[in-house]
Amino acid sequence: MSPVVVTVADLTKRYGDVTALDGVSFSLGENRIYGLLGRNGAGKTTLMQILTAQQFATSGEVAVFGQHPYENESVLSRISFIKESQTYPSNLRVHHVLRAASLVHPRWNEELAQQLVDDFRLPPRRNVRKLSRGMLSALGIIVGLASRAPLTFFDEPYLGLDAVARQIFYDRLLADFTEHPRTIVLSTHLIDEVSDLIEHVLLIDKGRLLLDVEAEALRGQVLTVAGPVAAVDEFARTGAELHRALLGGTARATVRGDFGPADHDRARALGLDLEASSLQDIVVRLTTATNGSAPSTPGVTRKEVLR
Ligand SMILES: Nc1ncnc2c1ncn2[C@@H]1O[C@H](COP(=O)(O)OP(=O)(O)OP(=O)(O)O)[C@@H](O)[C@H]1O
Repeated sequence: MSPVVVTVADLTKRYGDVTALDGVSFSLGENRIYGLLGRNGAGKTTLMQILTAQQFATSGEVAVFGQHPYENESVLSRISFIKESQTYPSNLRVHHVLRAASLVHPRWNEELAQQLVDDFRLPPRRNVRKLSRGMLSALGIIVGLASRAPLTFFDEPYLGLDAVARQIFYDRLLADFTEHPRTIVLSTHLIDEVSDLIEHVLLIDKGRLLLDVEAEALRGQVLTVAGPVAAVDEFARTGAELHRALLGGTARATVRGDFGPADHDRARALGLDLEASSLQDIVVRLTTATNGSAPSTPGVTRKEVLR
């Protein structure tokens, strides 16, 4: 792995009797794009708040650039955190917000900021109170990208952003990341839209880390097979079945396993249609399989699903 930027060890956060994070451990490498995924209430925002010193952990250890982030200017000056519903003092105009951001982010790039203002068609002199919901999100995205912070968090930054603007965000993020690599953590529910951007997946469910895996490796690990029920049964025995749909005498199953080319050949020999599951499918299947109930196939334990 590239040099480590963030280390999280056995991190737990409780709000009263709600356990938002439950013994989470992982690390983030330098110059990579991470997808922080999970259902509503999974604990994603809480995790980002702790890493950016906006919340205290209940227990566990966090190191950002090798140090504790709390009241640590040398760490915090290297972080940009763009939240879902960013609020600004109501007397500010767009250009004031950008100016303020340029003062707190040492690597701020004004040229990029102005380019993005044009791309998103933001009126620089408009008061932030009078921006539309999508414009407000665009302003956050501009701050997040133009700050070029070595560690940048985007927490569901799209509220109200239309499809064109979201595509601009993805395109500009990738282009700027390529020229100026940094560590980016993107938390989003629009998984299909970002699946090509994400290099590494962190999936949280009910405060627990369910996946910490390279996106490419994950794609090969989860297959969807369709065909006669008996053939699907036979193939499914080689992995952990996450989901099954039945239609007449045929079945369609999502199976997780350590699959290689020989397994693909075997599926075809069984007369099965075979496709790699999308990242969104994988996330949906994994987080519904652990919904407190057993997965859809009898005999497949929760432990096997998590394997
Ligand atoms: N300040 C708080 N006080 C009490 N409970 C909280 C607080 N903040 C978060 N929680 C709870 O902690 C859990 C995790 O919330 P969190 O906001 O981290 O989830 P999330 O994964 O970001 O969700 P979403 O995708 O909906 O934004 C939820 O059950 C939430 O209700």
